[in-house]
Amino acid sequence: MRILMSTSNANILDGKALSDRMRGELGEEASLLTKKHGRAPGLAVIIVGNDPASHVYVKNKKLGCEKAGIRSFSHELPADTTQQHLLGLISELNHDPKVDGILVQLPVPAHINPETIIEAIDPGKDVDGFHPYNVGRLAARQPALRSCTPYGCMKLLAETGIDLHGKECVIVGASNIVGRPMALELLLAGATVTVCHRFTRNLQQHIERAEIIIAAAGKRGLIKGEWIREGAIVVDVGIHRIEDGSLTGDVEFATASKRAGWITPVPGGVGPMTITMLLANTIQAFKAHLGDE
Ligand SMILES: NC(=O)C1=CN([C@@H]2O[C@H](COP(=O)(O)OP(=O)(O)OC[C@H]3O[C@@H](n4cnc5c(N)ncnc54)[C@H](OP(=O)(O)O)[C@@H]3O)[C@@H](O)[C@H]2O)C=CC1
Ligand SMILES: Nc1nc(=O)c2c([nH]1)NC[C@@H]1CN(c3ccc(C(=O)N[C@@H](CCC(=O)O)C(=O)O)cc3)C=[N+]21
Ligand SMILES: [Mg+2]
Repeated sequence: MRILMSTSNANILDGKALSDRMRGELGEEASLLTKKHGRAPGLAVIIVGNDPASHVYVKNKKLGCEKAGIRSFSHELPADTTQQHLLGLISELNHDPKVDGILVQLPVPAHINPETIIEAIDPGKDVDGFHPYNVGRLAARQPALRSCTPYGCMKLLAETGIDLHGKECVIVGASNIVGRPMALELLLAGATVTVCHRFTRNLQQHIERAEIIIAAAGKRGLIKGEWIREGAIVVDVGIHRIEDGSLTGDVEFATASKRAGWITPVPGGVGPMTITMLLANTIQAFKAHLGDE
């Protein structure tokens, strides 16, 4: 029995499928709201510099918007754009009534301070959920606009039907955009949360007792399959482009999927959900701006 279980394959937590379903619903909502209010929800996307990977992400976001009936306004700025110029553009967009959401693609060039930029965005238009106001709202158990990647991970966890109360969750990674807001989401949902980072001693020991693992260290294959507790839920946020051009995550998928109860693939797991939650946040911000809630 034991052997049977340990050789069985995990259920795939399919972010692409959930994403397609949710985007269909969001598109219907956007279309109804557009008829009712005489304008479509609008998302402004700012990209500074010419990092090819960033341009691919931004293209996917714009495509996602179009398909869901959200207007997108793109601002492609040269790598030598000054911080002052960028702040000027954000101020304009903060006051533009056609714009419900503002996203500044990260990373920005080194001469621009990302914290200063994020803080300049009107928190009501901060559809990334990165502004300290929105992070604080989540910390205080009154979420407003929530960070897209952790929010998407919560939607994926809900798909498993599992009750999160009291679950032993281990997050690997403590960045402002993934690990930290993920910890706040899980805490809000009633889980017991451990956050591992660069100074964590014995990562393996933490992983081995986790019922839910969120891998977001940005280190390819950091989480070994043999560490996974039998039946655990594994959500892999990491994205790495490997030698043959394909994508892989922070978890050793082949071995982990033999032990996990559920596991997200890379690609087709968390990535598509991040964009879906951006669309959801833009519609949420639109409704708030129109007083339609
Ligand atoms: N699928 C999606 O939608 C998204 C995917 N990503 C991907 O997720 C990954 C993480 O992104 P992001 O949070 O921005 O990355 P960061 O590099 O900003 O943060 C990584 C975090 O992991 C910690 N860390 C690094 N090495 C280890 C280690 N060996 N053991 C434990 N902790 C470690 C770091 O610790 P410390 O703080 O001490 O430095 C840091 O807290 C990347 O692969 C990125 O490409 C990111 C955003 C969205
Ligand atoms: N202001 C800002 N907001 C972000 O949300 C943001 C950012 N900056 N900077 C970069 C990271 C990364 N990120 C991803 C989004 C979608 C996929 C995604 O759709 N991935 C697909 C694969 C896409 C491909 O084939 O390249 C998948 O995993 O299936 C991945 C990564 C958002 N980020
Ligand atoms: Mg980062």
